[in-house]
Amino acid sequence: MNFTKMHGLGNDFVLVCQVQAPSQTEMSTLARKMCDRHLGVGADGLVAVYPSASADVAMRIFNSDGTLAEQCGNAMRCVARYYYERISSEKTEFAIETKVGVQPVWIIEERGKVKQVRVDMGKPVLVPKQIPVLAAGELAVNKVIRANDKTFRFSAVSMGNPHAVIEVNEAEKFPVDVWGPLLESHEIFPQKANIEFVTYHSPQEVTMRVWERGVGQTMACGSGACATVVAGFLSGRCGRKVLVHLPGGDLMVEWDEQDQHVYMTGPAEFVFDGAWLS
Ligand SMILES: N[C@H](CCC[C@H](N)C(=O)O)C(=O)O
Repeated sequence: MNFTKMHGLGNDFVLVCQVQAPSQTEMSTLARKMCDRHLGVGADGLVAVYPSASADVAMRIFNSDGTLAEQCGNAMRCVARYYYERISSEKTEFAIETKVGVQPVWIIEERGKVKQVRVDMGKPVLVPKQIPVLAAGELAVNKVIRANDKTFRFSAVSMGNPHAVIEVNEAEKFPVDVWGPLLESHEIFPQKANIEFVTYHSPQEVTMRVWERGVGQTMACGSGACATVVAGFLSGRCGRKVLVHLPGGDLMVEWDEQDQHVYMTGPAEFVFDGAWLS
């Protein structure tokens, strides 16, 4: 089986192109095998790309632990570039069907080469029960969570997948590998959660590290960057258009006031093509 390795700011994926929607069981097993960084190709996730009845192309994202995720911003940009360069370059604006809906994407070229991809990540989900998070009130903003006798304040947002955004003093130095796994599986997150540790520098700039549900610490998280801006705006810590600094690079995120959609813009890179022999 042929595959293509791609990444979005170091959040890396194996893309497999299929003729129809994949079997979740098969893809879950394949994800664990192919994502293994010693016995497989090595990646944060496996992405199935296949024809769609409701959009130009469909994708499903499986974390490296085999779990199916609802949304993946960095993989969306990779699928968009893959579709544009390997399947059809007729349009620079098209749509990708994901588990949570049909999402428009825009290819941004400079001197005839794909430079960035813009993705409509949809409206954030803020109602605690729908995120889901066990929290009282209409919004899960500035809530308290305790782990190993340490208390954190967090805001929970879903971009289709659940996120908990935690403000810390120096995100660059925060021990993500210590607190990430404890918080990812905390009982107040019935479906677990992606955990973002953030430092807001100004209304237009934030630094973010992430412990991803079903993966671990990654170099970038697109949906997490979107959740970080939404949570920051709701808690008065940033504006609606924010440059998000991640270990793997920068994303521009905007929570549009008119349509309430979150737009994310960033790069997507091809790394290599391969043949899976296992
Ligand atoms: N681990 C995530 C899926 C990948 C999200 C991330 N890679 C992104 O770019 O949005 C989850 O289980 O919700």
